[in-house]
Amino acid sequence: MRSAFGVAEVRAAERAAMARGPEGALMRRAAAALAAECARLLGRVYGSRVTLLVGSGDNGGDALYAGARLARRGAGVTAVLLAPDRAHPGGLAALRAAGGRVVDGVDERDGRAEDAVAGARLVVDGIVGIGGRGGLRERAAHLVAAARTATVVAVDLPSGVDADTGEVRGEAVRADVTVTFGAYKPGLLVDPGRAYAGAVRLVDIGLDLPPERRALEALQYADVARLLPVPAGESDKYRRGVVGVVAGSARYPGAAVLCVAGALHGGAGAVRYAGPAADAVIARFPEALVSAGPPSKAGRVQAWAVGPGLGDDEDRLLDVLDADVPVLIDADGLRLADERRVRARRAPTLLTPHAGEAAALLGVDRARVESARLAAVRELAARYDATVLLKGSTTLVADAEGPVRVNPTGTAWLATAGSGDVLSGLAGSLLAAGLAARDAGSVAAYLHGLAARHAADGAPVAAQDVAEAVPAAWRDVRG
Ligand SMILES: NC(=O)C1=CN([C@@H]2O[C@H](COP(=O)(O)OP(=O)(O)OC[C@H]3O[C@@H](n4cnc5c(N)ncnc54)[C@H](O)[C@@H]3O)[C@@H](O)[C@H]2O)[C@@H](O)CC1
Ligand SMILES: [K+]
Repeated sequence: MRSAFGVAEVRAAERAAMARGPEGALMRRAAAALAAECARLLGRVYGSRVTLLVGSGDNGGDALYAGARLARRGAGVTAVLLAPDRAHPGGLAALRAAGGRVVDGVDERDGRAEDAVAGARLVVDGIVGIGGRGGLRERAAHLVAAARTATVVAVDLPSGVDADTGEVRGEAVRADVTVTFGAYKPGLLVDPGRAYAGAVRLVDIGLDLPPERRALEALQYADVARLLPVPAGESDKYRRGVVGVVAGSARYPGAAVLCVAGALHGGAGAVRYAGPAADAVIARFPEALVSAGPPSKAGRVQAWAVGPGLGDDEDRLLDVLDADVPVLIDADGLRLADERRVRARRAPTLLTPHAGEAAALLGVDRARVESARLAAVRELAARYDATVLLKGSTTLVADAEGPVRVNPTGTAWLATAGSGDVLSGLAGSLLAAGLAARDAGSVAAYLHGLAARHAADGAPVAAQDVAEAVPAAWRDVRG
């Protein structure tokens, strides 16, 4: 499991570490690792032009000390000070002693700051770190834009990205690599921030962060392998779990077919379909058990997936919500599901909105959800007292309490019609196989992302291709 910690936790761990160790030890470790990463990116340090963008805090201090190390190895290092009176004094002295140059970044008259950025092979963003508030200020944004061809390395996190949420208010640095200290910060793993961070390198600087204080977590291969339902020797199809699918309508029979396609690959022993697209489903999947009547009369299931292409069929939805088994609600089902009704359920509920659906449920516009995904998923989970999977780039899964999960396998290829229907079937199947809602949602998202990569392999994919590639994703994970 990869964990990310909020700023308050990092600061507390920093205080504890500082009380233990000699003064300046943390910054020395941070700067050494930062300089090593810069050297790796440069290949040949001697004679390379490196420009540091330095703000008023310790983030700038890290950049200055790292710059001093590079200067000692023969790099031509220039520090551009964005707050000339408040730059880290120790860092400045170290850079000067190593032969580095310092220019005033606020003074716009002679263009020296612009030249230093434009002529650099490597630009180090030490403008702000976890102490940053809001987006880049105008002068900083202007200088960052001058770095057209340089490799950009962000110190701790790209300046302008909110460390706790990944929100970007205004401009932010677009880094090729982010060297982050002590712990991943949520903003490095959740979009839009994640997209600004480039490749993230975590450096251990000796902070002690208790795992139970994590704000965010991302499943890794080994976690998914552990969670995948594997049939025991004595299992039969009923013990493996039966997933019920309530999806599709006369107008949208395809949603039923795609949802069943996903469900067939999630590990449940059987898929039961109940709805008006029964003929279309059985024609495509003879292994599905189909009926056209109400879900409650369809036979026993261990979990339901309801909603894709459902249209306005509220009766079927209510019938499913009454069941005392886990229920996944997606698409039209989300529009029809009453908040109180969902809260009153005793068995687990998993809601799987995309940003547009989440926005409609929250009564805000879509852009608001896209820009503040963590806040949106947490709020929905609290309102519905349910597990919520917010689809999109960096899919999130939240319970009403506890750390949020972020999916690391997403790919833009998944932005294709019907791919959400496949995800619903897949997650419903994992629920039926006995996974908790949070695990079912996050394992489904993980497999779905891997499947899309398999299916796409550099070319556009259709939702059906994604469903068919799910077994390959299982094999990847199980090694
Ligand atoms: N927390 C830790 O354990 C460690 C932190 N270190 C570094 O220290 C950083 C945190 O240092 P600080 O607390 O000094 O904070 P920062 O250096 O992140 O920035 C705070 C300063 O920036 C100004 N500021 C805030 N928002 C701004 C904006 N949008 N534009 C321009 N200026 C803005 C503030 O007025 C304040 O002076 C970390 O990100 C990391 O780089 C490392 O040295 C090693 C250890
Ligand atoms: K930074």
